[in-house]
Parts: sequence; C-alpha cells; structure tokens
Amino acid sequence: MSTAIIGAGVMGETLLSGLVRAGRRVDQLMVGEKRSERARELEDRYGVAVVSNREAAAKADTVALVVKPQDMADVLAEIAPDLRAGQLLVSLAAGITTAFIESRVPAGVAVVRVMPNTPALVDEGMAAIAPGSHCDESHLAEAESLMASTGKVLRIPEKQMDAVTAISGSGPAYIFFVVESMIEAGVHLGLPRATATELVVQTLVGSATMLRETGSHPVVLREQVTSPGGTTASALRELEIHKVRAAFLAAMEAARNRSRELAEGS
Ligand SMILES: NC(=O)C1=CN([C@@H]2O[C@H](COP(=O)(O)OP(=O)(O)OC[C@H]3O[C@@H](n4cnc5c(N)ncnc54)[C@H](O)[C@@H]3O)[C@@H](O)[C@H]2O)C=CC1
Ligand SMILES: O=C(O)[C@@H]1CCC=N1
Repeated sequence: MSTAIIGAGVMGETLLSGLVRAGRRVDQLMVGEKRSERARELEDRYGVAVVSNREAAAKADTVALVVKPQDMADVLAEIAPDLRAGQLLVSLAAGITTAFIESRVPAGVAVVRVMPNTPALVDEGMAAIAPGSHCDESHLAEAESLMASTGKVLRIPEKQMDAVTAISGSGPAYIFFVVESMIEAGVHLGLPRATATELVVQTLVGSATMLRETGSHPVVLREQVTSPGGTTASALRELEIHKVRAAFLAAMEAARNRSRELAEGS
C-alpha cells in the first residue's frame, strides 16, 4: 500500500519520519511539497521521492493532507481530478471537516479526519481519528495504522474534533509554556539555568509517568505532594489566586473556537 504526504512541514515530516521508523518501505512513500528547498531536504534525509501533488494523488492508495487549513481548498481543487472512488484521503488539518473535503473530491473517496500532535516525533503522539461519510472499517483501520506508527490513536465522533484539537493537538505547546515558566522561575530563585532545566524536565517526565502508570486521578497525586502547611500548599494557593485554572479553561475555549473558525476558511 503506497502512501503520499502532501505538505511536508513540521507535521508532515513528523508523520513521514514515523512511517519510516515504523518500517514502511521508502519506495512505498512519496511526498508533495510546494517549497523546493524543503523538498530537497526531505529527499536527502529520508531518500523519499518528492513528486507533484497530482502525481501523488494519482499514484498513492492513501493520501495524507498536511497543509495548513487555509491551503486546503486550493490543494483539493488541484488534486481532485486525480482522485478516485475507494482511495483514502486522510486530513491532519485543524478545523477542516470531512464534509468540506467530501464536497470537493469525487464521490466514493473515503475521508478520515485526524488530529495528531508533535510528540509523535518521539513515538509518544496522541492522535484522534474520525470517519467521514464514505468510510468503511478498512479505511478507518488504515488511518489508525498510519497514526499508530507514532503513538496512541483514539477513535472519536467528528463533533468532538475541535475540543480534541484544543487539548491534545495544541496541548504540547501549553506544556512547553509551563516548563519554560518554571525554568525561568528557577533562574529567578538563583539556580543555574542548566540545573533548573534538568530539574523541571525530569519532574515533568516523572509526573507524566506517574499519571500513566498509576492511573490515579491527578487530584490524588497532587494531594500526595501537598504536606499540610508546607511549601506546595503555599505555591498552589498562588496558582489559584492568579487564576491559572480559569486561564486554562479560557485558553482551551479559545483554541476550540479558533478550530471552528478555521473550518470557515478564516
Ligand atoms: N504543528 C502541529 O503541532 C500540528 C499541526 N497540525 C496540522 O498540520 C497541518 C500542517 O501544519 P504544520 O506542519 O505545523 O505547518 P507547516 O507550515 O510547517 O507545514 C505546511 C507545509 O505545507 C506546504 N504546502 C503549502 N501549500 C502546499 C501545496 N499547495 N502543495 C504542497 N505543499 C504545500 C508548505 O510549504 C509547508 O511545508 C495544519 O493543517 C495543522 O492544522 C495538526 C496537529 C498538530
Ligand atoms: O496551531 C495549530 O493550528 C495546529 C493545530 C493543532 C496544533 N497546531
């Protein structure tokens, strides 16, 4: 089964590298990429064939669309003449609905909408997938196997996709923001930057591993750290006073709303 990736920026390369690591034959992969210097970089790095979008659409069994949401209509208009019924089109773009895609491609092309995230680069990705209206189990299973090469995959109804985008799609950026803030705070407290960085990163990895391995609720894990009248209680009080919880709610609502707007092409 050959797979084409159209749009090989950050997320397109993340998918490509994951497929290569998972053992997909490079001669069964191809890339369509607008920027020629970027195309050459990928040819050099992975030995993958870079072809025109139309050739990719005509030759591949599965076509992954990894261009920006704002570029999706143009790419679909370009490749629609080369697509055929039974082919699988997987869109990784935020906001873009399966209905948007289905209305621009030949009838019978199966469409799956995916929301991946960048930890896929280290095979710890979280991808959610939702079927379009001409999708059967084999199409969904193929999309699942594509994304499973870089991490976990969850099947969801498409109506949850904007909320999922706000959580796991954009989520790594929130975590990196928290990490950056904690490192800066460590430097303010007088620690060398390298020390602060090592402390914060390992604290993050350890806490994430505890969440995954114990399956305990985060409130339980937080309470275990919070000694009565101690340091953690003092810190958490400040986080509440500064409305960090409310800020997360507002931030994720903004991301969800932006995902909805992207569907309208803005
Ligand atoms: N970066 C991330 O963490 C995530 C990104 N996504 C989605 O992935 C998609 C791509 O995002 P990024 O990789 O971050 O953006 P990017 O800007 O790094 O990559 C987009 C690539 O598409 C190429 N491109 C644009 N028009 C093209 C055309 N007509 N034909 C061929 N290639 C074309 C660009 O040259 C660029 O290399 C977006 O739709 C985004 O919503 C989804 C989840 C996470
Ligand atoms: O920021 C964005 O629009 C994309 C979608 C989710 C993560 N990055």
